[in-house]
Amino acid sequence: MTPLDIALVSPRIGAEVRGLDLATLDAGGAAQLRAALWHHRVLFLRDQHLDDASHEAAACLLGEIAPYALHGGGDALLEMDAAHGGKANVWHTDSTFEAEPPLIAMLRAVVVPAVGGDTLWANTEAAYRALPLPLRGLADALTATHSNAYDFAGSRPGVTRAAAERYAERFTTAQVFRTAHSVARPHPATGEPCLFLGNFVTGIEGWAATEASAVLGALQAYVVQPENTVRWRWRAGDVAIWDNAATQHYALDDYGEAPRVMKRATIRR
Ligand SMILES: O=C(O)CCC(=O)C(=O)O
Ligand SMILES: [Fe+2]
Repeated sequence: MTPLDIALVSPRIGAEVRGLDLATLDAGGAAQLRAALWHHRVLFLRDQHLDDASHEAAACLLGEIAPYALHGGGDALLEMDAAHGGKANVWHTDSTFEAEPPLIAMLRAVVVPAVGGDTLWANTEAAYRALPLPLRGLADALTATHSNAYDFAGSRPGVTRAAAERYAERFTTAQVFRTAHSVARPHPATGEPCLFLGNFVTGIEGWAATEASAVLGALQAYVVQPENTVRWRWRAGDVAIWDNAATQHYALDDYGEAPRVMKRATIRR
């Protein structure tokens, strides 16, 4: 099998895979992508122009599809439409409120603004390794609580109440999850400890809210250090595949009312 043609996008996280057509992906190619993912944490593929069927088929080859938990287990693909509150401009790991959060996500750009609307990813495994030893010991000892009762839209400035309510309804009414995960969580595929935090964290087990928020903020600062991130300038048709166990991401909201539509498949394991 020919090796993947991979070019780093930034030194610590992110690589572009060239010359691969996801519409004709096979099991061997999917295994190569998974292996590359545990190294680079997010892979970018230009000009794929998948439709829903080919997106879902490629995701199925990467692993076991996880229908979005908050949609009652229906659709394999989640649409994120900026016009309907689908703006994820907070640092988060997807669905950490689930007992087994998805391991991989595969996002395709359907409509993107002419300028703006980039997405950032941060390497939470590198962030763990960068912690000074005393902080690492603290992370090793802590368990964080996660819940979807906290919604994206409601927490952002400049979002109309109606848009926030629409989004909150979609996001929280299906079921409220409350889950606890180790702050230093072993990666399900590689075993490496990763800082497992993000916007769905509601606190630290056994700690008061104010103390928890100070410590969580100190740990999160290592995650989002600029050197620890990569930024992708989308073109319609691009696909990003990320290791959801070892990354956080943030979709920039800097494009006003311009349309932006993304679709995501999530893979449980
Ligand atoms: O819109 C984006 O770029 C990312 C949205 C997001 O958070 C996701 O698809 O999980
Ligand atoms: Fe996300």
